[in-house]
Formats: sequence, structure tokens, C-alpha cells
Amino acid sequence: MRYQSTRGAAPLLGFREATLTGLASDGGLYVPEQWPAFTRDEIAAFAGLSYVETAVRVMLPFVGPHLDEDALRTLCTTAYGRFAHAAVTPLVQLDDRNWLLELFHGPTLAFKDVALQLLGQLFERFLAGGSTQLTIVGATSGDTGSAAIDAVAGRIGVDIFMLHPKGRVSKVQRRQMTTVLAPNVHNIAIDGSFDDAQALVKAMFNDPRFAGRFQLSAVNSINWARLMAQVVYYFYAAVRLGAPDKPVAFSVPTGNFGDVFAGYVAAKMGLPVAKLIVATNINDILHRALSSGDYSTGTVTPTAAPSMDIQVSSNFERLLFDLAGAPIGDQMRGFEAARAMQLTNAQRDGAAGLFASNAVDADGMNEAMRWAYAEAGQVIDPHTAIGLAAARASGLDPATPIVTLATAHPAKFADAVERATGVRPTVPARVGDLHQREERYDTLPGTYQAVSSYIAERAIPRP
Ligand SMILES: Cc1ncc(COP(=O)(O)O)c(C=O)c1O
Ligand SMILES: N[C@@H](CCOP(=O)(O)O)C(=O)O
Repeated sequence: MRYQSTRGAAPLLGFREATLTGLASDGGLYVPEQWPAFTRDEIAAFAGLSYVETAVRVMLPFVGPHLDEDALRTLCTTAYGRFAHAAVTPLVQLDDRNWLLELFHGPTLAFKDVALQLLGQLFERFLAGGSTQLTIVGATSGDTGSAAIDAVAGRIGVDIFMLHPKGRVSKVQRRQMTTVLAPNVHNIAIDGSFDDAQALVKAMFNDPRFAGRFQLSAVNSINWARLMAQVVYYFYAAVRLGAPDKPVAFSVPTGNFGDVFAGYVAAKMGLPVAKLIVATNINDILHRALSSGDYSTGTVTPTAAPSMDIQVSSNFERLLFDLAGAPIGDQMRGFEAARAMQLTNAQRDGAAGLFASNAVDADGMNEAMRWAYAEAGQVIDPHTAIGLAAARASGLDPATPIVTLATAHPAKFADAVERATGVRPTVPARVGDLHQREERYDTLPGTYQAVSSYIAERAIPRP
């Protein structure tokens, strides 16, 4: 498989190079040149497969020629061996049509582990025996940071610099990052929002002087391998609920549009998906874009679902490119200059069939947490609650099962959960003595100069 940039002006890359590179040199995002597709019979044959075997079948078309089936199986077995549930991503029934897909059984308690545990394995495999020193630069609103740090802490050949918005992540999220004291882990709290952090990361990739000095790589969902790994659980869940004979809808708590884009890829690969419900909090740019074509940024408002306090959704570019059927460099550069754009008619019409959207406020979120607890005894986190609220308000045919992606363990957001439900979730024992450990991080102004100089002083340049 070869990978092309959404902006059409970067070299085509193979899977290995796309994984190690992250962002394309023209500022675009890498996507496969074509979508591999499964027949209905092939999808039906996924029934009864373990998570690892499903993962091997779904991802194999994307990874050749750099990995063969056995190598991919080995990596998946190691990556998913660290999950605390035998099913890796179990389904939990809430009522006669609503289900939760629990994606938080990995080491850092959020769905990011599903992709980042694999990405850590891929980095190790692709760097083995060589002299490359990767400089990973990432931005996090809380969950990517901890999952990426867990995946690469202590690995030879990798340094990770992770930017988080100071004071805007939960205490558990912060400590999961800042108490990892491995010498290759560098945590930076910046004054600003997640969008500011993400813009700084992209600016470093797009600065030829900086990017030329270091072998930069990405752990955010701008890296194609992240999304590839997330496609798997759409197949795994849908097949358990009757696919391909029965279409299934998914409600996805959304910020950077990575998780829901993985659902779009699953549909492109032949999975019968009834609807993808894009559920945002009150930072609703994606809901506005999908419902009215208006993709214009505003100010980020902090919420109790902080991981989704995002305005510029990186992966929306991948969808717009696919719907346009041609590179969209001009459209994206126009957006970056004006921080606003209108979707074209082709993009709006193309999205309308598969996507629905909803913006859920604090009352809707709290009500969903209470409903899940009263109806099914399930304590859910605020992000999952936003997905569930959107699922329950979707108006879809009642015969269609709706799977809400449960993206984080409730203990990561214990205060908000307790306020809504009266129940205080406890951090699972596998996370250890998080609140006793020493923390280490630096605080910087959210300026390019400050952050790029900090990294340049510590990262190992190319030979
Ligand atoms: C708990 C949680 N839910 C949902 C999201 C949104 O996912 P995405 O950015 O892939 O849309 C995030 C952050 O990405 C998150 O950390
Ligand atoms: N919610 C995310 C934001 C970054 O998203 P990513 O999927 O692009 O890494 C976080 O928790 O950091």
C-alpha cells in the first residue's frame, strides 16, 4: 500500500515511512491511495474471531510490504496483551438498542491505548538495528499524551516531547504523563489551549529548518497508523451485533475527528454502517460543519469533557479530501489563513448520507451519566456521556443497534462523574500509586520560539 498526502504535493510513501513521518511535508495528512474492501462473506467470517485475529485481518491490507501476516500478528499479540479485559474492547448492553463499546481497558484508561500500544510496537520494529533517533512531538488534551508516553517510555531510539494545555487536563490525566520519569520523556505544559499546542506541533513539522535537523515523528492521529488501528474495533463490535446482515450505527464522542474517521474507513472497507453520529460538546465546530457547512473556529470553552475541547479537528481534512476526490491544499490553506471555510456542495452532500451530528451541553451530558447508571448500573465518563446523549437523541430506526464508543474510564474524570451521579469511580489498581509519585514537567509560554528552542536544546539531531 502507498500513502498520499491530502494536499497532493508531498512524496508518496510506503507504510513504514508514513508511520515514521507523521505529517506530510506539504502540511497535509497521509491517507491510503485506495481503500481496501472486504466482501460480505469475508466480513461474516470475522464472527467469533478474537480481537487480535480481527486486527490482523483488518490491518493486513494497509501494512504490506513492510509487515507480513505473522509479523503483524506478533505485534498485535504484544500490544493487546497489555489490556485488562480478555475481549480487549468488550461490548456492554444498556437497553434494547443502546450498547457501549468499552475502549478503556488499556494501561492508561482511554481509547488511545488501542492505537498507541500498537504504534509503540511499530516504532520499535521499524527502528530496530538502525541508527535513527526519532523525535516525537505531540499535543494532548490529556489522553493521547499519557497513552503515547506509556507506549514509548524507555524505548531506545525515541525521544518524546508532549505538549499539554496548562491547567486544562484532569489531575489523573496530568499525573499519568508527568510521573513517568524515563529520560526520553519530556512533558511541557503550555500557556494556551489544546488547539494552540496542536498548531505548535504542526508548525514544527512545517518548518524546514527545524524538521530538517531532527527526524520528527507523530503520535497524534495525524499519524495514519493511529487511525488504522482504530478501524479494527468498528469491525469487531459490528460483527458481534449481526454485521454484515444487520447494519449498526455508532455514536462517537468527537474532538480531533480521528476516532470517527476510523469508522468512516470501516464503512469504506465494506462494513455496513447505518450512521456515524458525531457527538461534540459545546465546542461544536464539527456539528456546525456537518449540519450547515460552516467550518469556522471560535474560542475554545473549557468543559467537563476536556479531551474534546478542540476547535481545529485535524482529521476532518482527511474526510474533506476523500469527499472532494482530489487534493485540497488550496481549501486547507484558505482555512488556515481565515480560520474559517464553507464546505463545498460535494463535501456536504457526500457527508450527509453517512454522518449525523449533535452538540451536547453540560445538562445533556450529566443526564446521560445519570441515565446509564439508573438504567444499567453503568458509571460512564463525561466524554462517553456526550456520545450516549447524542445516540439517544438520534431518532434512528429503533431496530438499528447504536454502539456508543466509551472512550475513557470514568476514574479519569472522577470529580465530574461524582457531581453528576453521586458515585465516585476509583482508579483501577493497574494504574498503581499515581497520586503518590513524583511529577516532572516544564511550563513554557505557548510560542513557537519558546517551544521549538526547548526541544532543539534536548533532542538528538540527525547524523
Ligand atoms: C476521552 C476522549 N474521548 C473522545 C475524544 C475525541 O476523539 P477524537 O479526537 O479522535 O475525535 C478524545 C480525544 O481525542 C478523548 O480523549
Ligand atoms: N483528545 C486528544 C486530543 C489529541 O487527539 P489525537 O487523537 O489527534 O491524538 C487527547 O487526549 O490528547
